[in-house]
Amino acid sequence: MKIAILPGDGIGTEIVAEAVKVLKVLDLPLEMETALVGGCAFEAHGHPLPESTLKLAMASDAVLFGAVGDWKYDKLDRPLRPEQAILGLRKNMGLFANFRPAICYEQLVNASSLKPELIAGLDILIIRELTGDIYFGQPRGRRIATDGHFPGAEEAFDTMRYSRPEIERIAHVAFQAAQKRSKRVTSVDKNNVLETSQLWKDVMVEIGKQYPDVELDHMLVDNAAMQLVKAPKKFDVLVTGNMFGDILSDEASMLTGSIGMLPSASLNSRGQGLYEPSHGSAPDIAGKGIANPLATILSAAMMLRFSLNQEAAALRIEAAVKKVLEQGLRTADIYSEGTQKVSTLEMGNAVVRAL
Ligand SMILES: NC(=O)C1=CN([C@@H]2O[C@H](COP(=O)(O)OP(=O)(O)OC[C@H]3O[C@@H](n4cnc5c(N)ncnc54)[C@H](O)[C@@H]3O)[C@@H](O)[C@H]2O)C=CC1
Ligand SMILES: CC(C)CC(=O)C(=O)O
Ligand SMILES: [Mg+2]
Repeated sequence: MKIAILPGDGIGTEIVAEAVKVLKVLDLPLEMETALVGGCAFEAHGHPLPESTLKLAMASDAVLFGAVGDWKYDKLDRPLRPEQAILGLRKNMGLFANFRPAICYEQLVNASSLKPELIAGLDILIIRELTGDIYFGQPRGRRIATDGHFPGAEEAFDTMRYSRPEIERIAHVAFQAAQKRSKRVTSVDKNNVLETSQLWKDVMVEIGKQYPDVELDHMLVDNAAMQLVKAPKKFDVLVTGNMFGDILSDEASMLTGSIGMLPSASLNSRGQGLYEPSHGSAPDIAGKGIANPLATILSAAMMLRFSLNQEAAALRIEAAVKKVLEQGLRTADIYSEGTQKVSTLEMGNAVVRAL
């Protein structure tokens, strides 16, 4: 089983190191090869996603990814910015289905900024379409406006775009995921304003007819943002487009206690996957040894489950994470009074010991 290890920038290197440590003690025939991606790849090779890194990722059974980006690259031309590396990997590998499970571990109920009764027992699955929408739609750019409110002024534009087959395939993913859970899907869009969202909703309804055992409801994205903090447990599977899913999943991360707890799996139609925490490279805490590695460790568990067919090993990692939380060990982001604050490295070591 060949795994491409792409730590990236900022806390990416720190958290991936802990996940690799965890994978190594599992006693599985894993062949791991590391490569540069993001800002560090730009520094070394002049491109955030070097040909060799993309080749390695494409030839692997799975990719374990940290995060890319740093404010210092914000002035680079867009194609050279670190974030293009993760977008390029998603596009080139066809990783259209992004699973972001938001689970509130019992021990972290008090770590969230929300009231304990709102989040205790929370287990929702956000399914985000990952290769379409405004992040990839063409045309985009800057120009001088010839119409609109300010003709003659500089303007910028992006294109929000979804095709029927793109929506159909993510709909099937969502309904099939719901069949394995509580058989409820909430499709989130903005059909009261956007054409893409109207097509999204129409296709969800059509595909839903093929899954009569699954209950489908719809919610506008602004309301969904509100309901996620008002009554998050009313959701089970939430399916939405690329940009809405990006935003709502960061919001949902706080239901679990911290963004450092939210893993993700991005899958293509061949079962190949890229696994990464839902957060970014956190330049504000990079190099301090305080980042929470659990989202990345839990992403490694998802990798074993979804791409490498190692359910038992995935369950072992998830149980080990639960155990270290039971032991009262916390990185700074999930610390609360009466628990023991540990570093990134100590948290990784504790998971290894628990295994
Ligand atoms: N997939 C990727 O590689 C992603 C990259 N980014 C990039 O990351 C950079 C920083 O973006 P931000 O908006 O600050 O988002 P971010 O997710 O990196 O950080 C947001 C906040 O959460 C905290 N945080 C994030 N992960 C944490 C962890 N594991 N443990 C403890 N605290 C954690 C950070 O310290 C920060 O205060 C940007 O360059 C952005 O483009 C952002 C999101 C995803
Ligand atoms: C570069 C961004 C699209 C990454 C991000 O924010 C995400 O995937 O959550
Ligand atoms: Mg995001």
